Amino acid sequence: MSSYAVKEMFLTLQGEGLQAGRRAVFLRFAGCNLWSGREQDRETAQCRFCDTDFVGTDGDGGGKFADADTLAASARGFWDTEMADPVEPAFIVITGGEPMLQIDAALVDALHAQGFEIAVESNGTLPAVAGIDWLCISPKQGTTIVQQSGDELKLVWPQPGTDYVAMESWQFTHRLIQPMDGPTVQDNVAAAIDFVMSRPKWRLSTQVHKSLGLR
Ligand SMILES: C[S@@+](CC[C@H](N)C(=O)[O-])C[C@H]1O[C@@H](n2cnc3c(N)ncnc32)[C@H](O)[C@@H]1O
Ligand SMILES: Nc1nc2[nH]cc(C(=O)O)c2c(=O)[nH]1
Ligand code: SF4
Ligand SMILES: [Mg+2]
Repeated sequence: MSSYAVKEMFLTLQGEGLQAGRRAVFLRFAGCNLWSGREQDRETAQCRFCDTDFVGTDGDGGGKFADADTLAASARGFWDTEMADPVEPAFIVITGGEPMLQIDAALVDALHAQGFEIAVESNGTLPAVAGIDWLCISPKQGTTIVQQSGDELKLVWPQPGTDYVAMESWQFTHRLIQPMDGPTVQDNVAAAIDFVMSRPKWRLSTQVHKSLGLR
């Protein structure tokens, strides 16, 4: 990787999954392999329900970073506010777009050298780089999931045709159902609750940052 294309970086609380509520630097990479990010392509994309703008490098804290050390040092700057506890490890969530298009061993090493515990949000169509401390995979119906192990499997619901029974034998410590945000979110919340009520191997993940008015 000669350089990294970052849409935005910011400090917030992790809003999703088992780590919800935790202070985190968010590093959002530009670009995805399942959608161009352009609205006119959404209905023909492999992933059609995305709630995120990941196009370009124009967001707050975004830009092109020439090397891993520069990017890791910039990320560390978002953690180090006067409110940071100097004893706790720093925590970074790397997302996108699809972060596995850009994360490499050099970046993992540089972030660890900056004292970060590294969480990644990925669609699972690309193999995860080694050394990630918390790996979240969120499968999209119709794609081939090559990364069938990790810390949490976070299935956005409903996605008709999803073989969730097969997913129960994948090698994840936690399995979560997350209601699909969008025009039918209220129906999707009800469907997600029904799902976890009938399949106790799964638990509910809500996007708490949205109801809290956080980024
Ligand atoms: C924007 S994606 C970026 C990371 C990666 N490309 C992926 O899909 O996992 C971050 C998380 O948001 C979830 N997500 C995207 N759109 C959503 C929506 N409309 N409602 C609920 N979750 C959504 C994804 O499934 C994923 O877990
Ligand atoms: N607060 C907050 N938590 C999040 N967890 C996953 C997010 C994502 O977009 O990947 C996200 C996000 O965009 N904001
Ligand atoms: S795979 Fe992730 S980033 Fe890509 S379009 Fe789907 S939800 Fe958005
Ligand atoms: Mg988001």
